[in-house]
Amino acid sequence: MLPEAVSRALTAAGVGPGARLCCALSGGVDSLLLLEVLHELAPQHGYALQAAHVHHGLSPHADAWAQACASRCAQLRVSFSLIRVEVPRDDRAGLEAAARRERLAALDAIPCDWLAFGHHQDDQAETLLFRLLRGSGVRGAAAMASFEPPLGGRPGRLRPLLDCRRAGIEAWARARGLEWVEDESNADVRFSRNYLRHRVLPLVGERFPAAVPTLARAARHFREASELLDELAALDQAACGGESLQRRAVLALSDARIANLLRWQARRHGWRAPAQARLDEALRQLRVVALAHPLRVVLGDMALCAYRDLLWLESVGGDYYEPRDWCGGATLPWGAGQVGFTSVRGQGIARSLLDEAHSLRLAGRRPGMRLRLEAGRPRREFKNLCQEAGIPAWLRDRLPVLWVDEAPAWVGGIGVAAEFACAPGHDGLMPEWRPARIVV
Ligand SMILES: Nc1ncnc2c1ncn2[C@@H]1O[C@H](COP(=O)(O)OP(=O)(O)OP(=O)(O)O)[C@@H](O)[C@H]1O
Repeated sequence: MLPEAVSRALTAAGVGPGARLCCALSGGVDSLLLLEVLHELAPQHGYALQAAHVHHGLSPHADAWAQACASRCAQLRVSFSLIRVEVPRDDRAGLEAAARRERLAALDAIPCDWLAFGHHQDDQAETLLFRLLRGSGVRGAAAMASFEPPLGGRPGRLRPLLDCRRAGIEAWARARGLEWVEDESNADVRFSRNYLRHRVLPLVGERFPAAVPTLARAARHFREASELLDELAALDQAACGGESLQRRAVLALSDARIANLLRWQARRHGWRAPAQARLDEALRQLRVVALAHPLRVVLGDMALCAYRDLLWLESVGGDYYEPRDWCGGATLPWGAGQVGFTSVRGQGIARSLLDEAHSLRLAGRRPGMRLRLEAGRPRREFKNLCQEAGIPAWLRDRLPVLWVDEAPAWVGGIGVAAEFACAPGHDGLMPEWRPARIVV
């Protein structure tokens, strides 16, 4: 029974008393029926229900859809929001994808804990088939999750009808006398999704009557496999030394595991997954160059970088290397990474000199910067020091420098200036540059 299925889905997601739940209403039968059931189940589960419709202004029927949503909410006394969005007509992603993107962004901004969508099992089967036909990997083949917990301030997503068939939803809606609006574009078989829905799946269903639930089951298997791959990536990252990876440890992994780890890291950074061919090429280069050789391979939005014993991903746009005052904290952000500061004895920068200084600032190099690494030796040009240290040109502008009263005391990847060096037995501070840091 449909309400029981929805109730089970809510319980599985952990939607409890006091939760703020917003039903994303398109005006179509799925989400209007979902609203009915959620409204019915609210006293039992104890959540506060609201609903929202996004008006894209694209269809001549857009006002009718908004009206259908508003009036049903008024009848049920469910609080309703109408959100208008501007969809750029010439978006590179295409009109449909741009509309979905704007819609989701608008819905994500609603102050609530959960957004509930009307996706059902037939949508799931179509999604899986569509993605497989586009060569998707395991992650894409996992299709839609029945719920995605709230993440980083964004509401969670619920799809309580994901185990229900479209026909069952329509029959239920008819039996209840519900009125809904048909989206005329859903019948247009020029769109691939509609082609699968109206032509392919009915044909497949003639020979395989359980095709839709079976495909949905396959999607669940893929989801499980994809979760295992994520777990493997997390384990591999930990075993390779954390977010900035130890190059030697990474190279001991198989190509498939490195690719899995890098894709997982890219996703956590919020970058698009790199194309397979580019990733293959990057891994090939990583394996052929000598272990200490610097490397930077661009992979779409990001670059795979290796320098000395570290390996990391960074955004190609270039992270913003903002100068910052150091006030004694354990870390300071630096581009996509950070600089850590550890108290030591007899090494690093002399603590007494830092305590006396008026200004301590982490910033980039300055033109004409010179550094003396050994006492009694002349100051050397930054470029020469970099060449000697094997620091490639692409990395030089990003090296963090700790400026003590306008003098360079430490340069990431190079070392501590002799005049700031800590004497044996004295308190010192050891800065450490960690090139990549993932903010989830
Ligand atoms: N204009 C809208 N305003 C609010 N919610 C919407 C709107 N359009 C769709 N939804 C929500 O999204 C669900 C899925 O609708 P639809 O399949 O049209 O969207 P989609 O995001 O294109 O889906 P898919 O990801 O399957 O392509 C609906 O049941 C509804 O909950």
